Amino acid sequence: MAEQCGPALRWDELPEGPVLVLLDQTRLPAEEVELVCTDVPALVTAIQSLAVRGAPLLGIAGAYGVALAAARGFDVANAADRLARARPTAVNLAYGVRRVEEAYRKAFACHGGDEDGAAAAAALAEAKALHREDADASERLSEHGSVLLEKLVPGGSLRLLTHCNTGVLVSGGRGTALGVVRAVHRAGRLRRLWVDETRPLLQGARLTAYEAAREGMPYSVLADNAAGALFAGGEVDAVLVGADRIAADGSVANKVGTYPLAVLARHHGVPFIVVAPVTTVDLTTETGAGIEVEQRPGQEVTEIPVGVRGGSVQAAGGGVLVAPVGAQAYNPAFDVTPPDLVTAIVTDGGVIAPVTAAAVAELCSASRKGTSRSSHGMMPD
Ligand SMILES: CSC[C@@H](O)[C@@H](O)C(=O)COP(=O)(O)O
Repeated sequence: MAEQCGPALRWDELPEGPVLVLLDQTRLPAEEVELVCTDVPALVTAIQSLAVRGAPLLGIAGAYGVALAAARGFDVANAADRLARARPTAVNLAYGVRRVEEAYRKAFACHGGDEDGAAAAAALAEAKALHREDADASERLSEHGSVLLEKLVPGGSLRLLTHCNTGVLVSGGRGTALGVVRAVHRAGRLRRLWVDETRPLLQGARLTAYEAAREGMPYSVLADNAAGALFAGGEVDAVLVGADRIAADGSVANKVGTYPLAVLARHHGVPFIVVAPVTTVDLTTETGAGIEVEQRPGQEVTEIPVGVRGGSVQAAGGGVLVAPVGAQAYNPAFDVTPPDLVTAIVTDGGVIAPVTAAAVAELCSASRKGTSRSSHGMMPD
């Protein structure tokens, strides 16, 4: 069983009541500062400001948020609705929230209320279970992903390109795409990790580089628009990214800037691999067109988000203006990559390749029955 608590978030029982403690990701890499949430509005603000972020971690945070509301005697249904709506694209957020809300409701009905705190305890137990499951899932992602890479790019050391941040900062365990990179590195096969800076909020430059440095990986940060030159120079062996929502047809919503990488990878004949737990697959959304893409404040684009502390991110409106006053901006947080550009989707239940609606459905159904790793062309043995 993987270690339950990564550095990104923990539940704490203080004398004055339970709290959810977050590592404030807006302050990294300049400072490691903890943010203590005692109520749901504080957690919603942390989610929307990206103090806590990344699909799996949003699910865990949402789950604990419902448990926090229950433990502190707030209106659980209202808290769950506010949390589930805090960010629309990452499906894990609503998944974690609704799962714990359901556990609370069942226990509440069973005990005829929550006088004895049994429903709140059930909510917390469910949140902890989800946290553990994510850690375990991330172990399997790392295993399946590194075996797949060995098949796709056999022998020698690898130059891997990644976008956004998908490591221990977004997970109960090792993370998704960056967890695979870490496994490759620990196996002595990582020649270089190319880290897209990931404008506008610099999750790559600030967070992935922070994790890569701590792991002793050979890495270089690049401006997002330098990726084309890297591919043209033959410097990329594979692209590894995470996902915020995968539709039933295999379309992948991930941090904006992912889709252009998939196009580049296809043009240059480089594998484009998505790494995500099965919980990120949303079979109720049929195609990529049905995925709601979060639109964020324009100031995140018209301002350089590097604050006076250096390396940290200010809330929108707190950075250095780099466009004319009043400039309009286009700032989608995510884009959607169509399935035909994705070489493989690595999940904790096995690998989907080629990516088709039938293969996605088959893997999800096998995962639910606990019989995955059975049928696709590139499944690890
Ligand atoms: C395992 S993380 C996968 C995605 O959540 C990640 O790539 C991403 O897009 C995160 O976006 P963010 O806006 O920083 O929450």
